[in-house]
Amino acid sequence: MSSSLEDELFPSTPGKFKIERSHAMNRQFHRCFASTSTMFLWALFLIALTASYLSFQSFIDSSSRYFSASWGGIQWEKQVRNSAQIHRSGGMSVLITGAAGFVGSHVSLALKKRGDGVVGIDNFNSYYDPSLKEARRSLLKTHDIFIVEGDINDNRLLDKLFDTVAFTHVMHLAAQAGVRYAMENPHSYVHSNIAGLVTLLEVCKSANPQPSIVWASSSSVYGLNDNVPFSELHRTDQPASLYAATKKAGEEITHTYNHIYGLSITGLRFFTVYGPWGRPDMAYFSFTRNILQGKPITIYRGKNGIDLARDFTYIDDIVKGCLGSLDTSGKSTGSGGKKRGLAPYRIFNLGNTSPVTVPTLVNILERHLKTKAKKKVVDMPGNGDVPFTHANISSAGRELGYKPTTNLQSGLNKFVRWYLSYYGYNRGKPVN
Ligand SMILES: O=C(O)[C@H]1O[C@H](OP(=O)(O)OP(=O)(O)OC[C@H]2O[C@@H](n3ccc(=O)[nH]c3=O)[C@H](O)[C@@H]2O)[C@H](O)[C@@H](O)[C@H]1O
Repeated sequence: MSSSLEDELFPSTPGKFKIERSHAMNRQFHRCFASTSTMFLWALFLIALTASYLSFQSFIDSSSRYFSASWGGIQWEKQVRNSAQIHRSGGMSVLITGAAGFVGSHVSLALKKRGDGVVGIDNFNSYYDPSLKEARRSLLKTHDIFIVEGDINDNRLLDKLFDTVAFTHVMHLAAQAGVRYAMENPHSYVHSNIAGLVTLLEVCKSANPQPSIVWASSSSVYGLNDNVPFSELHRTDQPASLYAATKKAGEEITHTYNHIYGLSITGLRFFTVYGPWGRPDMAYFSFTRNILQGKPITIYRGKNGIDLARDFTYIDDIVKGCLGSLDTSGKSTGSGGKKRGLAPYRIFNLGNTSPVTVPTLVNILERHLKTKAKKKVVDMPGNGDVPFTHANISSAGRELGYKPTTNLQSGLNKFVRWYLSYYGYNRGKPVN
């Protein structure tokens, strides 16, 4: 032991130093030995404690990762299979993208009610109030429809869904909607309407068996076409908005998958769909909200003071067109990514065939709401809008048995009744 260490361990005690020092050394030695072994045991104990804490922590982490993942696992697969179960002879199992959306939730319910199997997928994005999407999800849940939370750009999720269920059909309604929002967030249109579509088609073409695909195009593809009513044979190469351009691109993209891989494709050009559980970003919905709240509404007016007009189409009519399309879609011919023969490629207008001007839409709302709107009329900004839409639906009538039956007056009446009950209005005043 060096003196300095000795001095540290045995501080000098004047007068008794020598005798006491050897006793003291013995005692200290034992004490030191005892405390070293105790320390060693403590160290061992602490190491063991730390190791078990760390392994417990990693168990918690991995389990919470497992449990917080929005898809996957035995329970999840069971929910998917149950939801996809067919309850009628000759029924179909349909994967519905955008199932928590306006059209998606209505089509899901209609298919389920007639005994088809339905599995939804939706990314629940916040383009508009996600609580409305959640409410639609709850409604579908009461009818045993399961919506998988995920994005159509996630090919692993899509593969997993097709591994779990041999879907006979895909109803592809997930999209970035809205004509004017494309100027604010152009990339979201490319992400959902182009990249997402291609991801979905890639998975469908490789599936065995391949599903038949029905998907939502848009009346906006007619763009600057002024040949009325709009027929599927008219030109669609002059889109007025990026939204329209991505929907038109979708029509071309689906054509290539039909041509190369034998996927059965039906594209539906929806004309300004409205109704209960609708989209809050659309004019009829936001006008209703503002009128009830006493806020002004902005009415766009076309060139030379001409009123804008839309071929507003009620949701129940659109749902019938969607089901008619699924029922008549014909089979995809390919398997495992190889085409085995020609498959149907179809495009239909789904409109109402009776355009109504925006000021007339506002008048109808005022009557149903028993409240006058504070109107601000402005010239239509150059934001992608087209002056009017008007569908020729003879092709859908012939091939799908499509025959719209709801005019704007009665359709808006149903919408307003839903709106007042959903948002808890009592004589024009919100009750919650
Ligand atoms: O058929 C479609 O494929 C598209 O239909 C729908 O687009 P649009 O026909 O533009 O519907 P919507 O926004 O309700 O505007 C209606 C009218 O109100 C006018 N409008 C609008 C807002 C406003 O503040 N003021 C106004 O005058 C406006 O100028 C227009 O004249 C879907 O949103 C779209 O996703 C797509 O599906």
